[in-house]
Amino acid sequence: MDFFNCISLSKAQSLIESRLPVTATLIEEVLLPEALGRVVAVDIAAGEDLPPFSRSTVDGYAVLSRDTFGAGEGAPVMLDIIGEVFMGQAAGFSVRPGQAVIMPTGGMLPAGADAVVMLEHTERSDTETLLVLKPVAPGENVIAKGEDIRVGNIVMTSGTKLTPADIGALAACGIAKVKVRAQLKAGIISTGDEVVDITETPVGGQVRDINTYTLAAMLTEAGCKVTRYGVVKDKFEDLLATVGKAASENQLVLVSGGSSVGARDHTVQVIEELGRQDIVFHGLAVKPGKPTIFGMVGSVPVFGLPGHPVAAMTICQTLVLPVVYRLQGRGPNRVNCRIPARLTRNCASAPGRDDVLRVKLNWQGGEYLAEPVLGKSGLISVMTQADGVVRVPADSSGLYAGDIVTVEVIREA
Ligand SMILES: Nc1nc2c(c(=O)[nH]1)N[C@H]1C(S)=C(S)[C@@H](COP(=O)(O)OP(=O)(O)OC[C@H]3O[C@@H](n4cnc5c(N)ncnc54)[C@H](O)[C@@H]3O)O[C@H]1N2
Ligand code: MOO
Repeated sequence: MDFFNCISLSKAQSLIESRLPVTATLIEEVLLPEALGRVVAVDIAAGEDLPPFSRSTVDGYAVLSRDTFGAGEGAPVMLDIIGEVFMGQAAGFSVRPGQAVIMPTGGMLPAGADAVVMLEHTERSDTETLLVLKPVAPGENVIAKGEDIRVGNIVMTSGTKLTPADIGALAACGIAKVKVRAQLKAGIISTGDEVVDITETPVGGQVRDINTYTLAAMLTEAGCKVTRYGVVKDKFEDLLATVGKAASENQLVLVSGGSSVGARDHTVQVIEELGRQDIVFHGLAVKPGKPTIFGMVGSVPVFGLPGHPVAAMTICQTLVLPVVYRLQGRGPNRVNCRIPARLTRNCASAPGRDDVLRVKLNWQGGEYLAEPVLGKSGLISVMTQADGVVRVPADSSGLYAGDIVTVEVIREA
């Protein structure tokens, strides 16, 4: 007998999607230094070419490249030095055939010149005469006007979560304020008579609260504004009050523990009462994560995540983070990085159920080896050892040692 009416992962994903609000979070404007990790709310176009003028990438001499063709150590090309370009100033003259101009790195290329000869490829026969010892091609040692970013082009597309490089590109374009999505507010609740706060010393059958902290860290990393509601004991009225408060204060609520079918697993009843029977599913054909609950309290999605720390993190990554991305106006299928790796041992899997395996990656013999991290779903060390996960779809009966698998990387190197 099975206590759950388990549905497939893909069915769960489409049911969740069908219940989410259509619109993403509100738009707000933040100063550029505060925009790191925030999600761009509208496409941002460049108001000018970058760079706004052609500039030298080396110290040397601005020339007409065709003047230098055929130049060599034994046959230097002689050019007249007609002036010097200074940093941050426009060159007030043009370069004509047979002429050269002293250039600093980053200086504005004078009109007429199309390349810069590096200092070390020149000599001076006197103060006004340059000997070019090596030819330059058109455009050599020059960043052309607009080569970096063209005026009118989209510098940052809506939905981009800003990285340090993105912040640099916006700085270069003079964008001091950015329209971003308001941070998604997420509330996290742990339940269980045995679960105590991390500041307490567990006695008897007690354990410290892990899930509040792993889930809060995952959602914070994904850009949410997280409120921790602590540990609620296995008492229906207390859980009802806390979930009700969290749903009124947030746009997403996670409850860990109490999702199974023990006598005191109240999460389903709480969502039913607060959401007027709005349980969308209870039970997933996924390992780990079978007792997962999803329901709505008004317009707020509420997940009941399994208490085992590995299962809570796995379902957070598989089902909750896509909800976060979607409500932030980003695409749902964001994975840091997927890499091919060779599995080191057989991994059986029951057909009809998606399995999520944790693996450790080792670089060996020019390829990644994916070593399954074995261990029960209640062990947090299983997660700290894992570099990534491998998904075994429901129609597979398992994977064999030597198979090339796709690893979703979950840990930065
Ligand atoms: N008869 C059955 N029993 C169980 C089944 C089943 O199908 N039939 N499913 C198992 C699976 S799979 C999981 S996962 C767990 C999920 O149970 P709950 O979500 O109801 O969670 P609890 O019973 O409250 O706790 C399970 C386990 O996790 C520990 N826990 C809970 N919260 C935390 C926390 N915040 N930090 C650290 N550890 C936590 C808790 O102490 C338990 O050890 O049910 C199986 N049972
Ligand atoms: O969700 Mo449970 O962790 O499969 O044991």
